Amino acid sequence: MDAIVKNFPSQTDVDGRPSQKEAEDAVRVLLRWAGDDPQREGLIDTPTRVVKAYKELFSGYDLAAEDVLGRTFEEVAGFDDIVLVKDIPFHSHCEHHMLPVVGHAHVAYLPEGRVLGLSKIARVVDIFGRRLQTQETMTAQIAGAIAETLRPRGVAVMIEAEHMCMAMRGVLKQGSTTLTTTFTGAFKTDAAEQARFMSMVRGFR
Ligand SMILES: Nc1nc2c(ncn2[C@@H]2O[C@H](COP(=O)(O)OP(=O)(O)OP(=O)(O)O)[C@@H](O)[C@H]2O)c(=O)[nH]1
Ligand SMILES: [Zn+2]
Repeated sequence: MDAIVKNFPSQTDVDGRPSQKEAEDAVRVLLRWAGDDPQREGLIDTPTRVVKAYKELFSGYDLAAEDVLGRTFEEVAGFDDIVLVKDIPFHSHCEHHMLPVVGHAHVAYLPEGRVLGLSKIARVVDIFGRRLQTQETMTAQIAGAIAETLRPRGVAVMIEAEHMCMAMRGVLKQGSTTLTTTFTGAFKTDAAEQARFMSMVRGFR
């Protein structure tokens, strides 16, 4: 439970989450509101499936990035240059419409003695992705979690994503991409390091 409180200062920790039955009832209300009959054969199991899917899609609320980032390695022969994991695919949901956000994250850091297991970087992207988000918040959260736990010389995060709330409804702009970046440490203060990150992300496609 500690892990949740650290990364998710939410009402649910205070008030307790609704039960599975309450969540399924809420889906039945939405089905009726949309104009369908939750009792018809094709929809009878849908509330259970939706709640199960939500459990998976929003599983990031029950995980703490610092638990994942705690495992580091020091034996890297003095390696202290950029480590970049790029094109990490992710799915999230925008906090305004609860519609999917689909994209890729590029995450780099400049080690200071210690390095992370590469898979842990992708795990952190998933932890923050599997919550209701804005792209800006998610970008800053990934950078902040790595900066605080690993204390490297710098962190750079770029996210490129398409927001279904802009594609499937509202302004209806399919295919538009939103880019966000967060830089800390040397990536923020040193234009050359920032440029190197950009060219590594863009350069070898
Ligand atoms: N900055 C930011 N905005 C987002 C993100 N995801 C969705 N939005 C925007 O959130 C805004 C919400 O605007 P509102 O006017 O309150 O809601 P709306 O009437 O549904 O807006 P429209 O999408 O323009 O129809 C919209 O402009 C969305 O495009 C995000 O990750 N970051
Ligand atoms: Zn939205």
